[in-house]
Amino acid sequence: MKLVHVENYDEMSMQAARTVFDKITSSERVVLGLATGSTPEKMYDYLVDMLNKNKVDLSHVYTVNLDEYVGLDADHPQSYHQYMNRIFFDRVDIPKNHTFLPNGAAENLEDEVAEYEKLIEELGGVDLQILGIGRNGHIAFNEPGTAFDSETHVVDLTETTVNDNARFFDTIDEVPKQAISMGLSTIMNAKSIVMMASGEEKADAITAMMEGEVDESLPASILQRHHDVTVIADRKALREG
Ligand SMILES: O=P(O)(O)OC[C@H]1O[C@](O)(CO)[C@@H](O)[C@@H]1O
Repeated sequence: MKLVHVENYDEMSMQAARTVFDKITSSERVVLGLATGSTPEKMYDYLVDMLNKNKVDLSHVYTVNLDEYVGLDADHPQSYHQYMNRIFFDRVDIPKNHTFLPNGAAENLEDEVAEYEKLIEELGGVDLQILGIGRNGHIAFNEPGTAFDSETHVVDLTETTVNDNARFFDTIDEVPKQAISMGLSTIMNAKSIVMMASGEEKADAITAMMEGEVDESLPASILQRHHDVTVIADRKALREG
């Protein structure tokens, strides 16, 4: 794993945006794997600015998101569909039919996860995957104990994750208890991966991911087996004071 040390959240966001921008502008066709959560918010702001200022044509860009809550339809304000529209898709000119997220409101979830996995394959796989990390070492919604060979699947969220996500909902009862998530093998199939981490609450997970054993109890540790992972982490996430 390549580690890029940055000062703070702002610098992490700028560096990650620059990496995505470079990938978009140097490719004839590109499939981006996109993440939600608090971590990438400012990265999207920088990326939107860079793309718009440089009037970059985005007709060659395709996106697939990591996950979506089960039970929220695409226009629910807390759905990841809406997050992505608000933070990224509505602000740039990626063709709407090039952007994909799992359908958390699908009637048949088993069909939905299989179709999502197939869609990624049909797009030719992810060229650059953006990731954040949960305090318990989860990536996407792959909680501790998820099989390393998992494909896109339905996940029961842990109490930690439900509590972490409660800040986005009015009451804890409204927080979905399940999600559809790309699996760990789906993520590992990406050609390159950029992981972002900011803040001391991520420090234990980042240390274990980079230095600990590769074990299903810490899903992100699988990234040690990927040949092209860049971790962009700030001083607090690296416990550098
Ligand atoms: O970036 P945050 O909000 O700290 O979340 C960390 C991780 O948790 C998730 O939001 C899922 O709970 C991931 O998508 C994200 O990478």
